[in-house]
Amino acid sequence: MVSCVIKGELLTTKEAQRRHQYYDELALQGRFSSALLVVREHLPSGKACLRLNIDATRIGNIARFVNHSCDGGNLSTKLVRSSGALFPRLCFFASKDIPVDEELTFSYGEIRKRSKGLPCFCNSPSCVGTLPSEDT
Ligand SMILES: C[S@@+](CC[C@H](N)C(=O)[O-])C[C@H]1O[C@@H](n2cnc3c(N)ncnc32)[C@H](O)[C@@H]1O
Repeated sequence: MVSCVIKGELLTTKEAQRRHQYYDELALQGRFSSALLVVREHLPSGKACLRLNIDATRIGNIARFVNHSCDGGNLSTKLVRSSGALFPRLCFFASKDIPVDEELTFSYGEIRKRSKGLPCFCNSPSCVGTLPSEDT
């Protein structure tokens, strides 16, 4: 079973929005790969109750290299709480048996609000052509 904590800078939402815009501009110019993740936790009612903005673009760990796959990939994410910790940690777990040498991937999310999103190259049969993104 793969398990790995996603590490990065914890940002305010305002700073995450600023960086999102900046990273998108750089990405559209080509050859820039950001790793800014917005994690939302929802109540059973569907209402969002927690938002974490984790930016592993400049400071992070190996988890920042996991790419997106439109078919959901072979990893799932879970928020893990430890006693005494202020925030939960986002962890990867294997969602199936993963053969040696298979790329590790997960779904960055379902939201595709921008008409001109970045192109997706996941090559899965269910690929929709653009990476998940949103105006956060
Ligand atoms: C968390 S990083 C993943 C690691 C990144 N590929 C790298 O080499 O640094 C996220 C960035 O990788 C790229 N990326 C991830 N999955 C992709 C996909 N399926 N198609 C195209 N680009 C992808 C995008 O630039 C995205 O902003």
